[in-house]
Parts: sequence; structure tokens; C-alpha cells
Amino acid sequence: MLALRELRKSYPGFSLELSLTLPKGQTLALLGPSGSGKSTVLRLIAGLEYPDSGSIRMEGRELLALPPEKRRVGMLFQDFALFPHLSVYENIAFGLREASWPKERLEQRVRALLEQTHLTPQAHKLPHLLSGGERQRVALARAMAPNPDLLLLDEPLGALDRRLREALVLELRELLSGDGPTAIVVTHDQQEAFLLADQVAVMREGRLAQLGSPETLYHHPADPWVARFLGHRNLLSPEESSQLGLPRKAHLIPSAALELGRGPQARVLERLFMGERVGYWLEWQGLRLYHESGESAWQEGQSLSLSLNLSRLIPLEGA
Ligand SMILES: Nc1ncnc2c1ncn2[C@@H]1O[C@H](COP(=O)(O)OP(=O)(O)OP(=O)(O)O)[C@@H](O)[C@H]1O
Repeated sequence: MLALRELRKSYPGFSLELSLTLPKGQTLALLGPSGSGKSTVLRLIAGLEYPDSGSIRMEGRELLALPPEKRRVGMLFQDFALFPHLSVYENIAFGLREASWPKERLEQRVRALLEQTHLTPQAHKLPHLLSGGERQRVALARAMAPNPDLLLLDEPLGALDRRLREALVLELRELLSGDGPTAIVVTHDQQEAFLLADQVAVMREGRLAQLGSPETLYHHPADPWVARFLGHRNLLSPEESSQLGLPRKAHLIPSAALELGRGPQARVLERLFMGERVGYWLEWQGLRLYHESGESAWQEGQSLSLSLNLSRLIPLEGA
């Protein structure tokens, strides 16, 4: 288990303050906008930065008392940083040679990792001959080689184009799930965080805005900021809520609360064709609501009847 306790780090104009725990074997995603402190957390754990105060305990050891190389933490960088002149095999073996692993044990470990990451046929290739996905797996195998207690992945899919990211996120998910390593993944992509992590920590300005499973976070965001950050578009302010007869609090309108085909008229303000799905911004009873569906026939200016099931709205803390 990893435990960060009251970890503090200040830079001019920015301060981080964080406590959280991560059970062994689980994956945590640090999700937040640019500048919210995600990479700082990784750097503090890896030992590339030192905190002003606090503690980082991993399997009962205080990591802050140890130099980076003794922390048993593996790091995977955004650009993978493979050694271009070394084969796949030698890239994976690199850290083990540095740590003077005995020959036989080293060979066994590298072969096992090649198997696990489906890279055995590529073992003797140089990195430039590999696909993006294969390169990612080499980098991951290299980071996992010395059996770190914790794997840190900083935007592991950040440098790749969207189509490749979509395929690779599933490969990464397979490697991290089940009896995979304890891992922390930094990402600013909500979908990636949800697909990879058991727990998601949403960060805002150096603080933990919310920690929870992807489903809990999505269905029960802590406040309107988290709700908006996770892509919810239909939120009521406290004033709008009270006009509808609800308590004077912000509310989230889940898509299941919008019922089409009955109720007062809504006007289509904007139609956003995206392919399989079409998004519609609607004006209804003085509110601007967003609805997404497979229905593509509605046009701008058209009216539809719509009702809002108030019993399904979720009250949120904060404004
Ligand atoms: N070495 C440093 N010296 C001064 N300020 C720093 C340093 N490292 C980070 N910061 C500041 O700390 C804040 C958090 O940076 P950090 O890189 O952790 O954010 P992030 O959430 O990872 O952002 P991104 O998604 O853009 O990578 C930023 O305002 C940044 O400018």
C-alpha cells in the first residue's frame, strides 16, 4: 500500500497539499487540468523533487528517507525514452545490468517480460523498427523489469495520435489490471483515466478535488467544478434549482432525467453532428440543456417536447 500524508510542496504561485492512499496492485489515475500539480506528485514520489513537508510510505518504508534509486519506483515517461541503439531485449535488460543482476536471473526476467508484453518476436529489433504500441510496451517492460513496488506513468499515451491512443489504452489497461503492478497514471484525459484506473484522483490547483472509482466520480461528482471537468454539461445553479422548486443548491441533471416525447416544448438551438452521435443544445423553460443521441433528424429551430424528471437530479455541494 502507498500512503501520501499531508504532502506539501510550494513553488512561487503554486502550492500542493495532498493526502491519499492506494492499495497494493491497484491503479490510480491523477486527473486534472494543466498546472494542477499532477506531475509534481509523480516527481515527489520518484524522488526527482523533495517536498517541504509530509510523508510518502510504501509497503511500510518511508520513501523520503531514500534516494531515488533505492525507492523501488519505476517511471515511464511520455516519450518512452527508449535507447535507440539498443535492441528491445537490451532496453529491457538495461536497468538490471546497471543493478548487476546475475546473468541467469537477468535472462529469465527479460524473457518473462518479453512474453508478458507479447514482444518475444521483436526481441532483437531496434526501437525505430517498432510500432508505437510496441514501443510503449518496451518502455513499460523496462520500467517493470526490476520489480518496482510502484510504477509511475506520466501521460503514457500523450505523445500519440488519437487513433493509436484508443488502441493502446486498452493494451495498457490489460497490463495494469488483474495481478499487474501498483501504478499511478498521470493524464488530463478523462476517458483514459476511467479506462485505466481503479481509483481516480481529480486534482485542482494543487488540491484533491475528489477521490473515487470512475463510476462514483461520474455519477456523484463532489461539486459543480468536478462535474464540469468530467464532461457534464447539464448543471443547474442554486437559483435555477430553486426556480424549479428544488432546494437552493447546485444540481446535476443526469441524461436519464431528460425525457423526450412529452412535456413542454424545447427549441433546438444548435445541432452538433459527430457521426454515430448527435449533440443538441436546447432551450427549455429558460434553461439551456444539452442532449446527445443517435437521432440525427432534428434540425436547428425545430421544437420537441421534453420533460425533466426532478426526482432524478443529483444535489451537489458548492456553487
Ligand atoms: N521546478 C519548478 N519550479 C517552479 N514552478 C514549478 C516547478 N515545477 C512545477 N512548477 C509549477 O507547479 C505547477 C504544477 O505543475 P505540474 O507540472 O505538476 O502540473 P501538471 O498538472 O502536471 O500540468 P500538465 O498537465 O501541464 O503537465 C505549475 O504551475 C508549474 O508552473
